[in-house]
Amino acid sequence: MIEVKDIRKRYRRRDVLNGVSFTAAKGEITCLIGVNGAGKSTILKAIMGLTPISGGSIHIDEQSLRPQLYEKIAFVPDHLTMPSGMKLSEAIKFMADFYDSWNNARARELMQFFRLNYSDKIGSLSKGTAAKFNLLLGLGQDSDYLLMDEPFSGIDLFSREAIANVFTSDLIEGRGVLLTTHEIGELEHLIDKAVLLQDGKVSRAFNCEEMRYEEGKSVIDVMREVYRA
Ligand SMILES: Nc1ncnc2c1ncn2[C@@H]1O[C@H](COP(=O)(O)OP(=O)(O)OP(=O)(O)O)[C@@H](O)[C@H]1O
Repeated sequence: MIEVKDIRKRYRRRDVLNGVSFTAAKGEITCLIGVNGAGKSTILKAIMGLTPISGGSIHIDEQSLRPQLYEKIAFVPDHLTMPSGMKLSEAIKFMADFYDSWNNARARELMQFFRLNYSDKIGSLSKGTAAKFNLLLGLGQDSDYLLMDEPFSGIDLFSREAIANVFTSDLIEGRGVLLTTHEIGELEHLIDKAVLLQDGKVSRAFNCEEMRYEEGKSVIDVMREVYRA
């Protein structure tokens, strides 16, 4: 389980996170929801140790963050970070060389699943195709947890559907997924737990199915209550 407890983050005298606490369990898809600038990416970066936090703690499977733990977590940032002149085949080779946890068979499966071409260059990919390849670079790692920053941002309906299919496939099964979004869209029926951020804090965190059965509300209904209040 990823346990984020009371984390705080200050950027240039501005408090962005004011004591954020939530958990993301293995085998579940947890979605961090918040308007632009709410601090979603900052939380993912803090979990990945890419930005220091000003207070609070983060534990993965009850252990505090340290470099070895990152073999357990794959991070899919909101854009592809590979050089534009690299071919997809070269980027895959780079990942295989760099990560002990790289799973070539799964990468091949995903290349087919997303209908990607090994000989294409990173710089020539459309936004949606780049998003699929970015996801492949995360899913290609045999990690227990997968963190994804806005995997659907700016992507057309068909590419979004292809990416959404990954969430219901055995490519995800058993892993803990933590993703961010500012619009829930077709993610609504895929996620297990929603964590709504507001004013640097968690305003609501709930199991989506329980919310539907017990209060008859969808994630969007709760978002309306929180963000329109
Ligand atoms: N390196 C930085 N230096 C200064 N301020 C920053 C830095 N990174 C982020 N911020 C600020 O922190 C706040 C939270 O940013 P963050 O990117 O975490 O939000 P977000 O919820 O992911 O937003 P979006 O939905 O637009 O991606 C924003 O106001 C942003 O301007």
